[in-house]
Amino acid sequence: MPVPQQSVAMTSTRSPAIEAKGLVKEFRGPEGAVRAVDGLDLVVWPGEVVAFLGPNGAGKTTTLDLVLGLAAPTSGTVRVFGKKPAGAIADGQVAAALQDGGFLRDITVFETVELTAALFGRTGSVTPFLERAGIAQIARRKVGKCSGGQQQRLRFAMALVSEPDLLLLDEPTTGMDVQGRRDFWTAIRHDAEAGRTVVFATHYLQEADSYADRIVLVSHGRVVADGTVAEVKALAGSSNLEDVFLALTADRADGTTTATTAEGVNR
Ligand SMILES: Nc1ncnc2c1ncn2[C@@H]1O[C@H](COP(=O)(O)OP(=O)(O)OP(=O)(O)O)[C@@H](O)[C@H]1O
Repeated sequence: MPVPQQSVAMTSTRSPAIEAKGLVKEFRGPEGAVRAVDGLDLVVWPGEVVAFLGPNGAGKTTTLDLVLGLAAPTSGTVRVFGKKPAGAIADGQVAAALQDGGFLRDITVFETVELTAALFGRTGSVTPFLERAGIAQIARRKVGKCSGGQQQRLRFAMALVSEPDLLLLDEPTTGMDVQGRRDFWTAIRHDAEAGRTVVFATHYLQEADSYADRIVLVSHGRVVADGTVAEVKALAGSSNLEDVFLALTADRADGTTTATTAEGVNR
């Protein structure tokens, strides 16, 4: 679910959109402590479109949760436009479309987006947001009757409604068909050109290759490569992002990953 907020205008700021320093998040469970995020450093500047990549369990979702203030760090700090996450959210600068965002299944697509707009204090028609997300034609359909890809588009529309400065997207195109993905990325690039910052976690490397200004590759809760697509490819000496991904996230016998010492591209 997008994070409730008040402001609808994009604001400009000199602060980084995201600044994480030494971010650590540990979970305690029956198998002992799990260090999901392990000293992560990251700076994202306004207007960047950043792909957040990494194997299953690398810590991508946990990091996004920390940026949104949905979880508190065990140690380290995270600032969003120079503020604590809760402050940036209260100021209406952040929205998110998360994997596990719940829906009210018995109301329509249109009502869902209208309800979201009302939560954000927005007035006016929500139809443009439905159109941008490619779901205007199913506006009267009950959410519970929507396919997985249609629900993904609905999550996107709900995040767009608040006109955030920073949009965080966790695997946003999972389940979308080819046209849906293309529409989605057209909308994202359009927003980025208008100054919006977008950070998206994905397993679709082709999308990172085609649409991201920058790739941040994480493994075991740490950034193992950070740079433009070309820089990250050069680091692993391959033009194939899948090969690069596998090379940079391969586990070594000492439990680290291949690129942890590759300072050349790590920012
Ligand atoms: N609430 C929790 N309690 C215990 N462990 C957790 C919790 N949330 C996440 N983890 C663990 O933290 C690690 C990182 O999980 P996270 O969901 O951030 O990874 P991810 O990179 O988003 O993975 P995926 O690509 O599979 O979505 C995993 O080992 C996961 O099992």
